[in-house]
Amino acid sequence: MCAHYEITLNDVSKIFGKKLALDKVSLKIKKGSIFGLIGPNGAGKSTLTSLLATLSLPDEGTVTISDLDVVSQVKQVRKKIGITFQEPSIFTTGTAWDNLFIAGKIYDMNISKIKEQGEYLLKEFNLNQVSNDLVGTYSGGMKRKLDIAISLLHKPEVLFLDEPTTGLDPESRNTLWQIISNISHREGTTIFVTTHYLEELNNVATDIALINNGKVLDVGTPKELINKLAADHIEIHYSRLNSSMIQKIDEYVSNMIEVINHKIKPTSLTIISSKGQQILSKLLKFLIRNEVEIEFSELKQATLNDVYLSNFTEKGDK
Ligand SMILES: Nc1ncnc2c1ncn2[C@@H]1O[C@H](COP(=O)(O)OP(=O)(O)OP(=O)(O)O)[C@@H](O)[C@H]1O
Repeated sequence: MCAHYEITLNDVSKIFGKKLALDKVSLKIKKGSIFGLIGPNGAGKSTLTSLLATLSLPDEGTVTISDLDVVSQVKQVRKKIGITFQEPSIFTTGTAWDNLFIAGKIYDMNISKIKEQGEYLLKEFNLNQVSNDLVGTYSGGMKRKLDIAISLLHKPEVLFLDEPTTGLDPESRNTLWQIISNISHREGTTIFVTTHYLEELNNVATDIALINNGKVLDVGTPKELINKLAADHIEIHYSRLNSSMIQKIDEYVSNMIEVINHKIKPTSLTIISSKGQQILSKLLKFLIRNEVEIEFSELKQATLNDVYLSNFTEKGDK
């Protein structure tokens, strides 16, 4: 138990018939963090999310949220969490306020608390101007915002978001993430999110876990995972070299410990390295010293997409 962590999982397993959907998963999720879970279809994301959200039980291991056991203290845990599923769970024949009042009653909140928190959230999610319009007239983005606002009505300590931006245009996705991270920072809400839009996580996530076949493969900040699990690509083109210069460059590059792989041709050099920027500047200096006429150089820095591709595609080279 530690005040620093909002969610802890110790050796958690979940079995469906013969399928081991979660295999001894251990994780610690910091209070106030935005924690992303990524992995391919069937990896175990929904299974893990539903255990945390108290919608199913672990077969082995323990899970705590805010130091409460999700199995033996389920009622207390439910007061501390909010959930937004991929499909909006709002009713469209009422207004935003109708939806908020119904949710408030379910959360056992009194009218003044519903009004106070409802006004705050409608403003945060830019829905205050349309709060008395029928939700059926809202765009997909507005419905999603309302759905998330409702999940935050009872001020949960943890918000679970399952693919929150699916089907939204890039601008709506950005706006939504901005609002969610503002609320998380201001209120200290821990956000647990699954998404297939990895670049969004790059901008907002504090930590990310990679999951596949029910096992957590790695956990770290987006930057840590990129540095550890993906590589930068460097491409340099120059005027045609003679064979002795090719050999000289080849030897120099072979001795650079940060280089994972390289390919040299008479007019170009490609390098794969975890430290692209560093390698590129060293190399350019070396080439200039050796009077190589450089035509152009390009550095493609690794992203979370590369982390995904190198860990979850068959050959890692797609
Ligand atoms: N109720 C169930 N009964 C049997 N098998 C299940 C059940 N729920 C999940 N599984 C299996 O457990 C594994 C993990 O499924 P899960 O839905 O957690 O994956 P996921 O990462 O959420 O996938 P997706 O990205 O497609 O939603 C899969 O092999 C799935 O077929």
